[in-house]
Amino acid sequence: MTYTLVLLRHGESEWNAKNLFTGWVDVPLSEKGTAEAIRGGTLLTEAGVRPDVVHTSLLRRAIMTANLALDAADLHWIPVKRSWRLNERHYGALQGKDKKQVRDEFGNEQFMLWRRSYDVPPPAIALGSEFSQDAEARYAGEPTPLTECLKDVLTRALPYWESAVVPDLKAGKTVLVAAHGNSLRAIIKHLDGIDDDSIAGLNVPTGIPLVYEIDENLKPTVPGGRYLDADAAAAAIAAVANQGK
Ligand SMILES: O=C(O)[C@@H](CO)OP(=O)(O)O
Repeated sequence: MTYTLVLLRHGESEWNAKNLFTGWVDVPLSEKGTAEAIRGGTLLTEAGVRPDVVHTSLLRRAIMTANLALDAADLHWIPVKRSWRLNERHYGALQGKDKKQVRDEFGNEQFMLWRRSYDVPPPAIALGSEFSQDAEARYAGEPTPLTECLKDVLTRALPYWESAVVPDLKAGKTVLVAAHGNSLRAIIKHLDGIDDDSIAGLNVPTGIPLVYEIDENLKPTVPGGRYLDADAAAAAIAAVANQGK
């Protein structure tokens, strides 16, 4: 018995296109990102992968990607569950800043520590500042972070994984998780048992479904899963890794 899990990073956002740190800022998909999301749905259909349920973050780039992909797959009607726990990593005071400028100002080592280290968060964002989410209604009653490292993301994503995603998998459902580069990196780290140092080298491309077959012990039968368009994924992964250069 295996379970099927599909991880889908949102299509390119307007801020991805401008090379800005985004985090919890709720930016829309770019035109290219919209096309990527639709193609993601077509790839699912072509591969015969039919999600029964979708989980998304509370950010429109993931929500719209799920809607567009599922519509393209004629599965726009499946149940949806949403949680802030699937949100992108909160990028703290870097939210809204140009990646290249940050790299030039602080140097590549500090830039990469903030961007890809497991446990070094960027400086906290100021409460009430332009790109802070501390006053947003959608997070009322939740502990809104002021910055996060990947470890923090894993700590807040895991309870949702265990309480919402795993029960759907164990019920035999094909589960689609439409989320973000870093919330998906956290889930992949957990699933594939990637160590704290090696996770720095893992990047997730926009809009290309990553399919995992998972055994009863929730271990992937093929480590790393398989991208439905492996060639496009390889090129897009390199582009994400090189952002800021
Ligand atoms: O800005 C962000 O929120 C993320 C994802 O786009 O960027 P990075 O890949 O640099 O972690």
